[in-house]
Amino acid sequence: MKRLILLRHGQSQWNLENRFTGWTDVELTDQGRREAREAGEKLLAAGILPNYYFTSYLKRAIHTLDIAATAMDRCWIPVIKDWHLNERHYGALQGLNKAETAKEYGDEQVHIWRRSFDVAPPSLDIEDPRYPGNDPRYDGLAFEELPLTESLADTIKRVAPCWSEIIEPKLNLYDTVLVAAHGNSLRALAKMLLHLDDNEIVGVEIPTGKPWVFELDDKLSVIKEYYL
Ligand SMILES: O=C(O)[C@H](O)COP(=O)(O)O
Repeated sequence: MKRLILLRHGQSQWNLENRFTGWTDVELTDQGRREAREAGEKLLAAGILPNYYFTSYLKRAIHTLDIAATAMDRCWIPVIKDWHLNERHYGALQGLNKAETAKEYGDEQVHIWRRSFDVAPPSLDIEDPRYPGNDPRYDGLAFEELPLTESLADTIKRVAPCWSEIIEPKLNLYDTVLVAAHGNSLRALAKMLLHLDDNEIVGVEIPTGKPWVFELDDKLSVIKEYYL
């Protein structure tokens, strides 16, 4: 049996401040660091010990992985960092407070931006300092790959090849793989793994810092899934 663990990063500073984050690179809070440590401790206690790690290019996920790996005393495990596992790009909403945005545009509109399947938030302008092309970590990306905004459907489009070309091959070689990433990039993975339709994924919420364990058969079909 194979195991895949999906771990959403611990609470970030902008989770605490209730701000749209997306590709903004914000740090964990003390609570987020505690959640990450507890995630590692739970995996250790359950005897679910990863032998390959994946994470995004964003420090809230990278540091969650580091802290959880330290708690398991498994810092030596190989890790692949891949921008395809970044959070969904929240476009021009990035940095805005979610409650204030709801007051301005209405709860329904904000719910559509946050949870509809294929409606993207308002787009960034290419001149905007938040445009990912201004960030040296994305220097290797083609212009078409740099998002100005993303719906969940767009996020799935970029997560899907990362799953089939990078994560799946490692799962074929290693028993237990941990992916430390973000609410919406992990919802994209969960949709594929559980064969959820476009309406079903809308209701899936992934809590911060709680390992979501998928037991897989040799064909990488899900046998069972549970949170620790
Ligand atoms: O990017 C963000 O703001 C959060 O990590 C995910 O936000 P959401 O739950 O509003 O999609």
